[in-house]
Amino acid sequence: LSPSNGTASTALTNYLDTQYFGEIIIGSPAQMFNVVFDTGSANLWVPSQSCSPLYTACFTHNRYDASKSLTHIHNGTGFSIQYASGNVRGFLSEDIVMVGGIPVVQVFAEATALPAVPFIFAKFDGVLGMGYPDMAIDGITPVFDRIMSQDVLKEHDWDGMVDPQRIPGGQLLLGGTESKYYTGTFNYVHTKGEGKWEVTMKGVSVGMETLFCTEGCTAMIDTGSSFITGPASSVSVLMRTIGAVELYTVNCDLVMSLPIVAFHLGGQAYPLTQEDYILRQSQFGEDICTVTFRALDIPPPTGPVWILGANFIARYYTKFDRRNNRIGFAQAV
Ligand SMILES: CC(C)(C)OC(=O)N[C@@H]1CNC[C@H](C(=O)N(Cc2cccc(Cl)c2Cl)C2CC2)C1
Repeated sequence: LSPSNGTASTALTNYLDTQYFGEIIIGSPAQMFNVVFDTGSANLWVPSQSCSPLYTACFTHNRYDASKSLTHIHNGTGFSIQYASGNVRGFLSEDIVMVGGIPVVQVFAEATALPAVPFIFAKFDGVLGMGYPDMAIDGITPVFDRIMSQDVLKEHDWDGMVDPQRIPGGQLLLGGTESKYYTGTFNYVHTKGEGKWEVTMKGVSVGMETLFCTEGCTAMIDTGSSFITGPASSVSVLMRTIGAVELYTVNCDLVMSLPIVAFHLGGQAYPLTQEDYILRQSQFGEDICTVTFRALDIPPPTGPVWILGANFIARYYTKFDRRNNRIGFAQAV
């Protein structure tokens, strides 16, 4: 935290272009955790020392040890977060949490049951939800709300930058803007006003044609998702149009001929070129090209919804503005 200009930043590490996480500190003396700063949720949880090592995902990650923290405050209320792929269970604790050097007294969850799938694939230890308070389970005040109420930030917003080609792979900037990571001006889109980082999308075009979301639809800007997801009916047509016939892979020789896919938000088109939406990985010496769009049907009332994840934010520097309830996009450098 540099009090002079009221901003605080955390470098984000890029893991396989699918996970971007930064360090936070919990407790005194400091216990370090790598967390995903996730705009799609609003709670902080980390693995607990009291998570049985039989849970492989606990065994392989940093665990919070309340007995070793002088500033630990007992709570003990039960906690459970239902992810699509399994749920994380545990109990609440309170301690000093440092984000970008800003200390807050924070209620968070210690996970004592962590499903192997998907968390053995996680390089991060836990999740720090950057969503609105309305999304917070157990009505816990989220970290960023605690930081805003301290009045240490110049602006009540933060920027997320993701860049697979850069070291560090990204940056979370609280209360300010880092002009070296973007060019041009911000285009702003107001959130839908339901306490989520969601906006109205005007359409999804492939090449010159708007093929999906033609009547308008909802898009969630989700820093905690690796890819872009959409309703299965639309994504299956999108895959066929791109020629990703099986398992989201395309022939790497054809990548150059793939169409531009654009997302229309707030009167502005946000195109992704094939370089932006194809993940090129070499496996056993040969190139595998996977398309980073995924079909995901989220049931009402949350869905149907498109989710614009990390690979969208890699292309468009994103500002989450809590004061004005809007999201700003600028061309990433
Ligand atoms: C309804 C509610 C539970 C609040 O919804 C959410 O929390 N919704 C979250 C929205 N953002 C993405 C979150 C997610 O999918 N993961 C799992 C994940 C993502 C990328 C890579 C890996 Cl390895 C993993 Cl494990 C969390 C760790 C970020 C779910």
